[in-house]
Amino acid sequence: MSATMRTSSWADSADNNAAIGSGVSSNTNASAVGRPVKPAYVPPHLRNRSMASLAEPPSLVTNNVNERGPANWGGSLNFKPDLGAGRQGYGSGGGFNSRGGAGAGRERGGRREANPFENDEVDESFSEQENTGINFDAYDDIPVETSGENVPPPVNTFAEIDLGDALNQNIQRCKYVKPTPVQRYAIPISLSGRDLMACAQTGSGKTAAFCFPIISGILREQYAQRPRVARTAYPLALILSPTRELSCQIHDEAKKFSYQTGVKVVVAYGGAPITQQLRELERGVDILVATPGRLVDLLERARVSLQMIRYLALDEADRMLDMGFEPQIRKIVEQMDMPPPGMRQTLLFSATFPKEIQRLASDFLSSYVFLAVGRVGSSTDLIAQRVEYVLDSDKRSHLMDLLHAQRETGVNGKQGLTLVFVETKKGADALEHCLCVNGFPATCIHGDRTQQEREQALRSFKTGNTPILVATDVAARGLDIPRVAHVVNFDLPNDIDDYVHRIGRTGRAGKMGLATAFFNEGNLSMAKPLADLMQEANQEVPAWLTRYAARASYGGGNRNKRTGGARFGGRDVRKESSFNKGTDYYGGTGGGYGVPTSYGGGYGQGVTSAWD
Ligand SMILES: Nc1ncnc2c1ncn2[C@@H]1O[C@H](COP(=O)(O)OP(=O)(O)OP(=O)(O)O)[C@@H](O)[C@H]1O
Repeated sequence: MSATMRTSSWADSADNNAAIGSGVSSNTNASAVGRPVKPAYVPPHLRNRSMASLAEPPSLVTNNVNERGPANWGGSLNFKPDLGAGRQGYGSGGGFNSRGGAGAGRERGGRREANPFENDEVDESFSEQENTGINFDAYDDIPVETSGENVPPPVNTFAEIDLGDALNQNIQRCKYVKPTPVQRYAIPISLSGRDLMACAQTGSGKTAAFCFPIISGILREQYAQRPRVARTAYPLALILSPTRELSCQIHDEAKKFSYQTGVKVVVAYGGAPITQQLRELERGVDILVATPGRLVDLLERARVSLQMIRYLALDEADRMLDMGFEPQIRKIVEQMDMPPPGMRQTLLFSATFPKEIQRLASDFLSSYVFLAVGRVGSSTDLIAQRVEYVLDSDKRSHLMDLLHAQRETGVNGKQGLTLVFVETKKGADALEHCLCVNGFPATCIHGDRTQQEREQALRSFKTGNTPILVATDVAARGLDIPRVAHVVNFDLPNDIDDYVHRIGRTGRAGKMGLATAFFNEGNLSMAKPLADLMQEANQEVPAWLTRYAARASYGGGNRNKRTGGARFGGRDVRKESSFNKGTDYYGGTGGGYGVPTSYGGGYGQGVTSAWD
């Protein structure tokens, strides 16, 4: 019996409230002017009139930063290294530890724990899009595949999982009514102690999917007294992410989920003063959220030890294991004092997982479950994708035409936020400047800006003070900004996975979004993967793009080449006969990519597949 699960898509039936029409034709020559000097941009309806009426960009405002209180760890007891097969089933171990003795809401020294829900922004004009507005009834239709030994079954509600009262209360405070598809599967798998490699579409709730089991596990388990070495912190869980902003976001989320549980979450990332982070670590830490560079620094200074790590989560795991980060990750995971696979639980999450990265990742895992929710590496159907042929020389005026049209279609005088991706840091600065002088309030984020500038830019964007953010790929992954209604790929990336993550900044948590890409001859290598991806997501592919796709060279070794090219962007690499020195992990059941195969057996058998 195949364990294929198919019901109606949460994407399909999500409300259509945020769909935006640019109302701009793809006429690439509109307002094109010769270099080197371009006249100031004039929106279509004001052309031939004075510029005096164009809006000034509003000034930036600074936001309050949440005060972070001291630690509340009064941890004790025995460390259980027997993860995996020998580990007790969840729910049978009984009871949650009460932690620290400081009492809910209090931290050591009697200080009240800051309420992380206090500053939750409620924007009336967008309230219908908030968490409660998500149509969860359609969730069941999403294709899901699990593979590995004895995969625990999914749940349908949070009530079916014993996460503990305190965590359940925080789930309610977050207004999460039902688990998202990735949470339905990933949480029971993680709670059973299994290692996990999970792929699920952007904006589908992966953060909670790895945070809930970690927090719940820390609350439930009894741990050995952590070593008392002056000025060295011994976290129980480590969550690594590739960017500073994403680490901060995960930290903020984890603080909400662990509010009044006594579980202490600390963040460490580069570009910010290390002294404050050291002070926080000295006050105690259960869950450390970090970027790799800053963590290596802390490890080398012996201010953090990984000896007690029980849970390791890599968010954006494929990015963390690609060429840029792999050496640092190997150092952290394999060359310091972290317990090896099998002695810790390892959770890898991303929306994309290229085969070669899956192979690397298997070094960090022990008898893991592979979980694919939705089409792996695909974009979600919630995002309306458009591609327009725009010459480089026309890109600025074309972008401003789009932005202008968007202004006209704002809801209650408010428009959604627009995120514009460019290739280079210089390009980001230049485009931001150009937009500002032309009356479009914009800010920018890239690696050459100071951390303070980056954080201020993000705040200003989130609050809508500057509703346009020009960004390099530093903002491509993970950032969850609810009101992003439009992502523009001003410069297309060279890798289709990067495109998937970039456009995934809109169309999140069941909301609709729009993504527009500017394509020209410089993007030939993207023609085929882009056309394939759009087709897969039921988007209209322009005839001219199909022609480019047919022409484009699409040779071997190209990361953009998606094996099989059919419905799913990738699957458990262990199913490939080349894995494990030519041994077919699943006994040669065949069924290549894109060919749905029933692997036989429901839960509890060697392989479960929820495909159809
Ligand atoms: N069960 C739930 N019910 C309602 N909203 C949820 C639920 N789980 C998560 N969310 C919300 O969905 C949004 C997206 O979640 P999250 O940032 O974890 O997505 P993600 O899958 O990690 O995306 P990405 O791949 O871009 O990193 C967040 O605003 C989060 O608060």
